[in-house]
Amino acid sequence: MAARTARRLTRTPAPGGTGADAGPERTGLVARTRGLTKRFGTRTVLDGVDLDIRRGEFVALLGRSGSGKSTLLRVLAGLDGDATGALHVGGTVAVAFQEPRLVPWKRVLDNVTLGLRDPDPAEAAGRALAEVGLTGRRDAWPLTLSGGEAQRVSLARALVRNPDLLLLDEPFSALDALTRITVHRLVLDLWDRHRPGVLLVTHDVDEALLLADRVLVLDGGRIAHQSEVGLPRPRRRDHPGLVALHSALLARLGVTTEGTS
Ligand SMILES: Nc1ncnc2c1ncn2[C@@H]1O[C@H](COP(=O)(O)OP(=O)(O)OP(=O)(O)O)[C@@H](O)[C@H]1O
Repeated sequence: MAARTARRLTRTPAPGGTGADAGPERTGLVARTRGLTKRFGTRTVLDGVDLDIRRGEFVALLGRSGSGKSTLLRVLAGLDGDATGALHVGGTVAVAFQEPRLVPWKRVLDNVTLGLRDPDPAEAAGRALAEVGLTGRRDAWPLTLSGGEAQRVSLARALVRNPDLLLLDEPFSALDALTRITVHRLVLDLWDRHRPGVLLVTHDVDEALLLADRVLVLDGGRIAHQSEVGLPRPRRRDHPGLVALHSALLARLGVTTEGTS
């Protein structure tokens, strides 16, 4: 498991321990942070975040706008090294963002193989595109894709790296409602087949509850709350257990639903 932090790095115990002292690999963790802190100038955005994500676990991260969700994801992705505390990430990490970030002058297949170290990148990319249902669009230019197709290419690009940790930064928020349902199903299906640890940043409490095993709320620079969603998938929004969790999470986010319907 690689340790990434810039200053004042502390490391979790080396692999090989037991019980509470066990190293991350021994406990199936793909990411662990302890006391992760990130400042922008004098402003502390992350203030001692302790987070564990296990292989095969789907975690959603909620929080008010500006609470630091994307910042945390960027630090985990290694895109922002200027944080302090301890960070251990095991294996390969892949990220998909709200906007698909495809290279417009490269065809779909070449976008998926971009930077890929694989003996046969085209073959691996072809398989990933088949998994997201886009075999027929492999030679298309990004600008000719619909929003949903572009986001599926972005997922294929993440998937082809066979990630141990998949970081999703609001990848569904720009999609229309129907496409979003389709892409939700696709992501659950891909997750079920490949079993990476997933961290999904979202504003959408419903989305978090439909997809995740565990829903976290980031507030005041820390994980202020977490709910386990112990319900089988596919889940229905109107399941009484989800309705109760939904209200509890909205309350944690400072939203009252009284007087609305
Ligand atoms: N590069 C930067 N320089 C200065 N401040 C930044 C930078 N990036 C983020 N911030 C600040 O850090 C805070 C957290 O930003 P972040 O994007 O992580 O929040 P978020 O919870 O993802 O927000 P949203 O839900 O609105 O996307 C915000 O106040 C933001 O203005």
